[in-house]
Amino acid sequence: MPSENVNVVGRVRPLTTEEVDKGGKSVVKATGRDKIVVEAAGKELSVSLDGAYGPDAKNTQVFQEKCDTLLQRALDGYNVTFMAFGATGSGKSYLMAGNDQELGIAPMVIQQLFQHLRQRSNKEFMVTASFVEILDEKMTDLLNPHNNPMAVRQHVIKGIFVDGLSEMVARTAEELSQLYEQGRRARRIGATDIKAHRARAHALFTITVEQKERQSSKVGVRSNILLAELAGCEATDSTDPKVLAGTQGVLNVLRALGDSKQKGGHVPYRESVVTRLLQDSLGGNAITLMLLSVSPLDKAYQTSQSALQYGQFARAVKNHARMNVDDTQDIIAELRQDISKLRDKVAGAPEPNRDDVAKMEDLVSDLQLAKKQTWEEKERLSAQFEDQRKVNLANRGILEWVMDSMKKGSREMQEKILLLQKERDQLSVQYKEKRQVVDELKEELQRRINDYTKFTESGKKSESETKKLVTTIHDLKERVKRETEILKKIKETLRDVQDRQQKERQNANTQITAIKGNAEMRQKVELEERKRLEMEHKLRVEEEMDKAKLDMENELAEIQMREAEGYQYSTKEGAALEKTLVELKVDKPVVTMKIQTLQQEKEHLSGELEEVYRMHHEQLELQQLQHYQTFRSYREMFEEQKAAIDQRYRKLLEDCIQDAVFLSSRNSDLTTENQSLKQQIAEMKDVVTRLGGKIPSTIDPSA
Ligand SMILES: Nc1ncnc2c1ncn2[C@@H]1O[C@H](COP(=O)(O)OP(=O)(O)OP(=O)(O)O)[C@@H](O)[C@H]1O
Repeated sequence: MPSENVNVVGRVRPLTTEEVDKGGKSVVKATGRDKIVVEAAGKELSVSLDGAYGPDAKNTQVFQEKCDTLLQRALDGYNVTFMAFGATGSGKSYLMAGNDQELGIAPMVIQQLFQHLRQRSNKEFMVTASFVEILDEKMTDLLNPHNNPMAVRQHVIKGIFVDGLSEMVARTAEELSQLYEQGRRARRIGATDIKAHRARAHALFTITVEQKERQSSKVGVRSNILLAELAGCEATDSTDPKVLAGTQGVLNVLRALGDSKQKGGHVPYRESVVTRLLQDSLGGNAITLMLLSVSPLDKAYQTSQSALQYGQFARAVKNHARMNVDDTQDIIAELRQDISKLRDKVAGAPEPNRDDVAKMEDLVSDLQLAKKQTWEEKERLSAQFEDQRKVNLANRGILEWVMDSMKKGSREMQEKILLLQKERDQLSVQYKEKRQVVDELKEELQRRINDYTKFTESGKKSESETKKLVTTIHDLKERVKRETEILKKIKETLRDVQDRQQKERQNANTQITAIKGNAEMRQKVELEERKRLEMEHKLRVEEEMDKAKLDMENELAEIQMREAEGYQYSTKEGAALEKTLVELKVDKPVVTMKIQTLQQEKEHLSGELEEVYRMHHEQLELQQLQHYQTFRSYREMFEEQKAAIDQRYRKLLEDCIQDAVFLSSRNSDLTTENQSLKQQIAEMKDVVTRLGGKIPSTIDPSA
């Protein structure tokens, strides 16, 4: 098998604004087409790679020049790895995942992959994806963050893989990029210590592409496209063996494979989870491109030099990629044969050999897994994961986002809601500011009214002073009125925005209902919606109270003013006011009662809902248990029947063999008998001939 070295492409990022602000200088540059030069501490280190890109290069250029051809090879059935490598903060995520400004290599691979597949119209294809994160030797299923055990295993068809990791089917580029984005999101949200995460976590997104020709018996091809974002390659001061294995594992493998001083020795793949999973990418069955990110910062020059050194080791690593033909059916047949041979051996032995039994168990589990490699089975499993994963992602607190991203076209709706929220926030700020202005004006008005009251009570009678005071109060009143009008308008617009937002939310909820698959999911969505509604109602009540207070304060100011101006209420007005007061006094406990009743009803309803959900949940669990038990008893029955049939078959076989043995010995007896009879007849014929053809009346038995 021809070997091919790992290709290494260097990418020097620009200094970030923060680095520039802190006085950081750039000491790394890309020169020519393939050189990276570090000039620091009075020395110059120049490293040749398979490509070099400076701060002005775009991700698209790296993709077009270095990645697209590899993608083509993946479509021919070769495993391909794109591996982002470099120190923490050197630009790995920017290059691999991209951001709002630039698409990364991974999204470009995803888009381009489907474009290439669509061009191969004579082929049928199946694309699946899995996403695993490894932090301090612990694996997390990013597409379906469950707590079930996972382990690295090797399989005849799948190669080295993670047993227990969800594999999701993606039919379009959009579906695949959604899986990638959701995984990245789960990664960020799942991180408890962001700093440790950035430095020590590896993320491996694997796209498996299987292709076969339409209506043809020709075997198909299969390839794994691995997009790996590795942990920072800088030295760690931790002494924890798990941290060390995770951060140093890849470096140790690179050194063992690429450092001329260590080459040919033991390669420590098994020392860490990530290196086991990268075994094909580094020195195995894959074509690998290392995307080496380098920070230009003067302070980081040593880390940059060290990263470049590992890049050099990587370039010396030899891989042996071969076309992966789909031989699943042959492998299944071989496995069946091996199992049957071993079964006979175990059954025939007086005492079962433990090694044989263990080997048989392994073969059986390999066979089971091999049988799961059909497209139908993959579709079935993926659909099964889909439900689990909604719940698992929801448990990670990213339900709304996942719901959003799962609904086609809902992004627009969410954007509308967000825009309305933005408008609402701005209006709230305006309202608060205006409210403050009105409050201040009112305080001022109050002060002026008090002054005026004092002035009139003092008995001084200066017309000009009175006029001045009254004019100021009048102007202030006008201003309060104007500002209050504006305040009211803002309030109305705010309410209008709230109503529009509410409508959009209801629309979005109708869509969500359509995809709320299972009971647990529905419960979660409903709980979130209930909480949101409660918050909204609370806000509305507060706003209403605020408004009532404002109106009341305005009325009070009016009354005070009239009072200061010496206004006298007529008896009729007084009586009307007293009447209103009595009515209000009666109304107040009624309203309070109503609110309390509503509150109680709400609590009751919410309790009922919880109860209904609990009951449903219990019923569901009970049903599941019953199904499980039925399934178990069927399985036991099946096993028993199978054992009985096996026994009968063996017995029959033994009987047949005994019969065969008996018949064959009987046959040889008869043959011997037959021969002796023939002999006797021949002898008798001789006697007859000797007697001249006459048969004597008696035959002497001794003749
Ligand atoms: N080519 C580029 N152009 C502009 N800014 C970049 C570029 N590459 C990286 N950056 C910026 O440099 C900073 C570090 O980049 P990034 O987060 O991608 O590094 P990283 O190696 O993935 O870091 P970590 O390991 O901490 O996740 C970010 O602010 C990023 O936006």
